Amino acid sequence: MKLRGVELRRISMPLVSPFRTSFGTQTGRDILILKAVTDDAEGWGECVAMTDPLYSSEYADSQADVLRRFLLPKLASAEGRDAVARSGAAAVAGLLHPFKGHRMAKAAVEMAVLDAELRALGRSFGRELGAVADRVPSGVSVGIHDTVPHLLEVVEGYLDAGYMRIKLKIEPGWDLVPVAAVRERFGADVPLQVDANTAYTLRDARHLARLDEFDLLLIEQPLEEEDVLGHAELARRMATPICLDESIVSAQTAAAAITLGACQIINIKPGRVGGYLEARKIHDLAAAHGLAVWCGGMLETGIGRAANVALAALPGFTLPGDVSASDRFYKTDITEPIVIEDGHIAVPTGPGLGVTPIPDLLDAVTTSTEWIAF
Ligand SMILES: CC(=O)N[C@@H](Cc1ccc2ccccc2c1)C(=O)O
Ligand SMILES: [Mg+2]
Repeated sequence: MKLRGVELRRISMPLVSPFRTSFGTQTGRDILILKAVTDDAEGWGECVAMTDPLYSSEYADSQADVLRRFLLPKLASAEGRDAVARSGAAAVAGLLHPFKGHRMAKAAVEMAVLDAELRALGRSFGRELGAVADRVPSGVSVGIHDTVPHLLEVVEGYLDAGYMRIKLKIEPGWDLVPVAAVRERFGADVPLQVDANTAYTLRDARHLARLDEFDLLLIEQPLEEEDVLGHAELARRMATPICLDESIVSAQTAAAAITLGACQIINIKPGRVGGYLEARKIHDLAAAHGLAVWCGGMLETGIGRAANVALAALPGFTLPGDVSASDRFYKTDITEPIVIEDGHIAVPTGPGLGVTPIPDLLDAVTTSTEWIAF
């Protein structure tokens, strides 16, 4: 496969409603979209970095910069062109390994190269990754709200839309009360979990253990990203399974966290771990240890969303993911909208991602484009 160049495009999309988490409130999404142009096909990649480094150290401008100055020139080099010609997307992670971190940028470019390669082969992401289902159950992530009644209204709307699992964002001062209210209103059978996005410390262990009475599926990333030992200690002090998100940045860190007892479940996000191929490795590792995994979300457009749905169809993804329909976050997506039907989302079957940006819709949200020729 001969890479001719990559287009870097920034798009700006308003959210249908403010999305508040323990690290801030988002009202819009500023997204870096990549288009890899090869002799045989074009491939699309989505960088999940936020505008500000509040979820991880990456932020959109930093990922555009590291792509422009380091990652793309490496792929454009004689070594890079030769390796990609020989091995396609499988060569990308190894070529980029010398550059530390910036996994969201690496994930985006590997995804674009993989999409081009698969479109040329007429093979879907699902088939390539090992999907075993043609639809996946969809969960939904619910932000922090200003009042409990408002939260309950929003949760009711998602349950009516058919979502199979509710995830509540929590932070100190907004945890036991909203969880109790949702249980009280919607009953004990609704699959329910919480996500703290690192907002607590081990000093909150006794308080967090009070969540055990609500029979939650899991508590996601209660402590800060690097506090692996803290999560292992917390796991010994509460019954609710610990799920890690921000802490798991590779198969290697997943192996360490599992062995240390820091997590019993993993939220897999391809952008966070450096790509869909690394994501599959983490899936395989977790399965070998008997751990359930599920697919997390980063408010992706239909491009990243389609790829995530394909990943979520792998056998070890036994818990509903934050895959959600396009309209959970966006009034208008840049692709055909991803929709929820009977609580599930269909795995795209077309070549590559199986979805393609609609030019007029993409142009309407584009704030800049830049062509990097190889
Ligand atoms: C669906 C969900 O809860 N995602 C992240 C948090 C998150 C929240 C807000 C975001 C805004 C812009 C980009 C990424 C974002 C990720 C999580 O699981 O921890
Ligand atoms: Mg999370």
